[in-house]
Formats: sequence, C-alpha cells, structure tokens
Amino acid sequence: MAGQRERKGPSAAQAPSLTFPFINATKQQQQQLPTAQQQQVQQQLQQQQQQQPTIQLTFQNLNVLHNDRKILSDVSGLVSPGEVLAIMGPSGSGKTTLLDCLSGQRHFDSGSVYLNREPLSKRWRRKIGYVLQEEIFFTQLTLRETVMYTAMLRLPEKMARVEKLRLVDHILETLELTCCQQTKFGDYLNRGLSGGEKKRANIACELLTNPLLMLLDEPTSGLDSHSAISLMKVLKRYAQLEQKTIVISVHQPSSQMFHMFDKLLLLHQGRTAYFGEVNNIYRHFEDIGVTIKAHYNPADFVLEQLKSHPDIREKLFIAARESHGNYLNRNCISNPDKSKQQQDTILINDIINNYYNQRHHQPHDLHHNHNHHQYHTANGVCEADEEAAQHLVWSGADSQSNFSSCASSDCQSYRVGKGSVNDDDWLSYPTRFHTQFSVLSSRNFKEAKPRMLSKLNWFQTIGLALMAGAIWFQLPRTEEFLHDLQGWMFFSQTYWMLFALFGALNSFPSEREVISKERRSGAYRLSAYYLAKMCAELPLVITLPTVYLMISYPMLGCSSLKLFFLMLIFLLLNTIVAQSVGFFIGACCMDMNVSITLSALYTLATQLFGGYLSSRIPEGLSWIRYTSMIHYAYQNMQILEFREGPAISCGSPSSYEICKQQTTEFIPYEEILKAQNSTSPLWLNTLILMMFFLVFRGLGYAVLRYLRCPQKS
Ligand SMILES: Nc1ncnc2c1ncn2[C@@H]1O[C@H](COP(=O)(O)OP(=O)(O)OP(=O)(O)O)[C@@H](O)[C@H]1O
Repeated sequence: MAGQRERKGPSAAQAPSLTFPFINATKQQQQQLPTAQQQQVQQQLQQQQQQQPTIQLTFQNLNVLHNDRKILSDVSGLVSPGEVLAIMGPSGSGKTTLLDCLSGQRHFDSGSVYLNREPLSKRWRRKIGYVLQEEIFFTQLTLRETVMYTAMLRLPEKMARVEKLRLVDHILETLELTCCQQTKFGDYLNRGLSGGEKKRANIACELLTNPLLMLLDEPTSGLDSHSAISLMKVLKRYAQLEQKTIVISVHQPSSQMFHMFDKLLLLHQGRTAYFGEVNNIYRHFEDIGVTIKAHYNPADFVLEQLKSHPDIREKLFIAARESHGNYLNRNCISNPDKSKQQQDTILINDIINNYYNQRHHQPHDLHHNHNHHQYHTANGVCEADEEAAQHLVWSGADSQSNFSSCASSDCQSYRVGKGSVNDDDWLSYPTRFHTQFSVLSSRNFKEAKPRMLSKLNWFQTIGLALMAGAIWFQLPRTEEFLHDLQGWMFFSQTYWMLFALFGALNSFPSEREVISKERRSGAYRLSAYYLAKMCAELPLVITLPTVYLMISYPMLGCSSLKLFFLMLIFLLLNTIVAQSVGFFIGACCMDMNVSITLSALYTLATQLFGGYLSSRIPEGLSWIRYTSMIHYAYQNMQILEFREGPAISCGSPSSYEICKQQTTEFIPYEEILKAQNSTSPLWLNTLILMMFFLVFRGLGYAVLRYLRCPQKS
C-alpha cells in the first residue's frame, strides 16, 4: 500500500534527508534523461525514500472544550506518508485548534493522536514542521537572514555550510522568494515583506528542516491564485517524492487546488461533516441526496451547503457519525488463538484500516512491516460498542496526560517502535552548543543593534552629555563645589543604570513569540539562547555610556587617563548590573506596564531610602538602601573620584571636623564617604554588585526555563 513502505531504521545522521529530490531532479528533468540514467535516478530516489523514516498520522475522537463549549467534537482521521490531507471548513470551525492538537501544542480533553502507532510526545517535535497562521519573525531581519539563521540552527551540524547555503537558495527559488530575499520583515510602522511573502517565508523556514510531518495553517490565504496553486504543487510533490505526510487547513480552495488534495476533513463548528478521499465527496453527497453541480467549484459548493442548509448539514453530520460508528461495530477483534488479555486489545489502526476497507473498498494493509502498538479497551469490545468507544477516548486521554507530565524535560520513556530512528537522534539538538551560541549571538546582535543604538538614543546620549558637561563645566575641587561634583556622579550613574534597566525590560517580551516558536520546535537550548543574548547585547549596552563619559567627563575636568578608564570600567559594570535586573523583571512580567511600574517602584524607593534626597529616613527603614544597586554603584564612583582624582580642598568655614582642626588642607576621601554613612570599601561594593549581576542573571534564566517555557494552550 502507498505510504506503507518498509522502514529501515536509519541512523541518526540519516534522519533528516539533506537533499530534496524534488528540487534536485525534477520530473521533467528525469524525463529528459536517457533511460539508463533515468533508471539510476529512479533507483537513487527509491533508495533515498526507503531509507527515510516516514510518519503515519492517526487521530481519534479528539474533543476540545472551552468553557463548556465544544470546539472540537469527536474528530478522527488518518493520513499516510505521501498524502496531503486538507482540513476545510468555515471560519471558526476548529481548523487551527485541530492543527494545534496534532502538533502537540494544545491539550485536548479526550481522544488520541498517534504518529506511527506511538502516542504524540515531545520526542516528535523535531520531526513535525508547523507553519502557523501568523508570521512570527524578527521584524528587523531580512528574509534571507531569517532563513539562513534557521538553516544554521535547525539543519544538522555535520552538513557543510555551503550545502546549507545551497539549500536556502533552492528553497527561496522554489517558493519564488529570491527577488525579495534582502527585504526586512518589517512591522506596521516600517513596511517590509508583503503578507504573501511572509507566508511563504514561514513555509520556507519549516520546509528547510525537511520534517516528516508538515502541518500548515492556511498557507494559501493571502496568496494570489497562481501563487497558491504553485505552492500547492510544491507541497504535493514534496509529499509524493519524499513520502512526507502533509496536513493543511484551507478556507475556500479553487477547484484546481481542491483536486490536488488526497483526503479531506470537512469541519463545521468542530464537528466532522466528512472525512475521506477527496474524490469520494461526490458520492458522499449523492448518498444524502445532494448532487454537486458540474462546472461548480466543489469546495465552494460543499461549504455553501454546509453553511446555508441546516438540514443538509445535519444529514452530513449523521452520515459522518454513522460511518464512524459502523466501523466500531464491524471491527471487533476476537481471536481464539490469543490469550484473554490479547483478546482485549485492539489496534487502533486496524479499526481505521477496516473503516477504509469497508467505506471505500480499497485494501489498506496497515499491518505491513509495523510494530503493532497495542491499544487496551474494556473487556468485551464486541458486546458493548459504546463502552469500547468511550474507552478508546479515555485511553487516549491518559496517554496525552503522560505527554504533558514530561513536557518540561526531554522525555525518554516513550517506546520507540520498529522503524523509528534511534533515540539519540530524536532527543538531541541538531547542532552543538557552541554553534547555537554563535548563530544566536550573531542574530541577536543584528536584531538588537537598531533597537539599542537607534538614532534617537544617539541623539539623547550626546545631547545629555553636552548638557551635563556644560552644567558641571570645569568644577573647582573645593568643598564648596563638592556637592555639585557628587551631583554629576549621582546623575550619571543613576541615568545609565535606569537606561539599561528600562531598556532590558522589553528585551524578552518583544521576542517571546519567536523564541517560544523556536523552543517548541526544539531548535536550540535555552542556555545557548540566554548566553548568546547576554553576550551579543554587551557591546551594545556599553557603547552609549562610553560615549557619554567621553564627552562629559573631560568637560567636567577629568584629571588623568587612568581615572577616566577606572570611572569607565565601574560605570559599565553598574550598567551591566542594572541590565541584569531589567532582564529579570522583563522575564517575570510579560506585560510592559507591570514591569515598568515594578521597576520604577524599586529604583525610586531605593533612592528615597538611600538618604540622597532626604535625611529624615525612619530608623527601621534605613536598611532598604542596602538592597539598592545604585547605592553601591554611587559609593564606588565617589571612592574612585575622591581617592584617585585631585584632592578636595577644605572650605572656609568647613563642615568637616578634620578641616576645622586645621590638621590638613584637603578632605580625605574616607571623611567624604563617612559623611554619607558609607564606610564599605571599593572591593566590598564591587563584590555586592557582582552578586547582583550573578543572582539576577541566574534568576532570569530560571524564570525563562521554568515559568516561561512555551506553554500548551
Ligand atoms: N483559547 C481559546 N479561547 C476561546 N475560544 C477559542 C480558543 N481557541 C479557539 N477558540 C474558539 O474555537 C473556535 C475555533 O477556532 P479556530 O481558530 O480553531 O477556528 P478556525 O477554523 O481555524 O478559524 P479561521 O478559519 O477563522 O482561522 C472559534 O470559535 C474560536 O473562537
């Protein structure tokens, strides 16, 4: 039977086919070849197909509830390798919900999803390509950059870079995206790729990884009819030549496209109105007394009947339900040679296979070369069909809950059936840690640069530096101007710490969707992403404070190069520490309003209780200053400025005891700090700041790892 070829159990390296026969040798090219060569190509194709694993997708009695409303109601189906199943139905009929369930991204209340007789689990995620309805990409990257980064992350490590580039070119060409490959994705403010181009870019990224099962949510909507048909041709040939299993949802396909599908699942308000071969839809409608008019787009006709004629709709539901019920009635397994327990087991695929045999009179031998997955039902399946049906549903629900229970870590406990590739391949990442780190660093740098070093930020930095330099221009180093000098230090370090903190708040929320999508597909480790983000943004976060200090500090009267570099190092350290706090708050609160409020509360409260603005701090609350990173950063800047820079001469009269006693002309830096109740040395302040850095970076990672892991809806 088509699609039920023998699985050879290929090695891990063979799992993703690295070449696409449909690209490398088209049918036309093959037809032009001399016979011997043609045969050779055919043989190569056959060998390649036989070596590749394939997926048969089976879903049974899927039910999804939302607030007691049934979004999906007993939806079942089966797609074999090499086939394209179209899910069709009016808007809101449950197409996306079904695809979400089939991809493992959504919990279903009951029912089961099987891939090659194994319950759907996390280990399959790299074998499933899910093209979402929305295009979720970094808006600042070009189409080519996006596809290239996807190739570098999701194609196997051992594949040469030049091969990856060639594959990217092939796919862009196949999807007619070459002309716009240098265009940015853009957003509503800065227009970039068109809707259709984004859609095809979405498909290109999934096609690139050569998944065994491809789910596409309305891939043709927004495309003109020519592009839609050529896209369908690509998918159809991909399915046939590579033995891929493809499920797509469509609204209203053209007649030509409709006949390109192998199977059709017709949904209306989550209920099945038809499931079967596309060509059998004519007979199915005739069976309920409706003839699909000739010269009429069958898709339009079917949807029109479904939407506008409640009586026909009910007949269709009944016909679909009856055929489903019949196969349960007709397919009880009772084998006298088997033990009691074996008699009580039932093979879900046998049921569906027999359903096909009886509905369509086509011999589908689903037993062929398969390791049977035994499916337990209640005793006496034959006697109590309803009970058996119920049991099928809830057994499926159990297996689904197994899936969710191991969702937070790679679950190795699932049985690997005969014909599957080995576990290492399924569970390991396609690339090594350092590859993920370098690719993600490069991507993050490209994405963050326009945001962090925008023209506006440059303007703000240079403007403020000049203003600060002008206000505190060449300050005399005397006690009278001590407060002014401290004012510059407080302003400078507070400004840059808040700038980094608030800048980091939006860092994770803005890319959450993209990262979640990529994490769900198992493209890379979170640790690689997190480390790459920290490192890639480092040069960006220190650029502007450096420029600020280079302008304003010499204007203030910086006395030596050594002092300048010391001040710069500590200013940058403070900035990076503040960024860590921002990352943490941003990771915790995906709502910007909440994170801004929390950050403002924390920074302003610690400043208030630091005693810099008021000396009347309640006794019991003075400890709050020690929770402030600004406190330690400010102390460090003062220690450096007053210890390493020219000494501050005593005023007349002086407020410092040591000056009053006239034992010295200059105020020692310890006395200046003591006047502010700060006695901790430079090393201790630095150590505490380093602790802030490590703790908040660690907490940020933990939040992303455990609280913000891509959730199933
Ligand atoms: N998380 C959810 N919360 C509330 N309602 C939901 C949720 N998910 C789906 N629905 C509802 O379920 C129904 C089916 O939604 P779904 O997105 O699957 O439909 P669809 O067939 O893909 O629609 P369209 O063709 O317009 O994309 C809709 O009425 C939708 O409002």
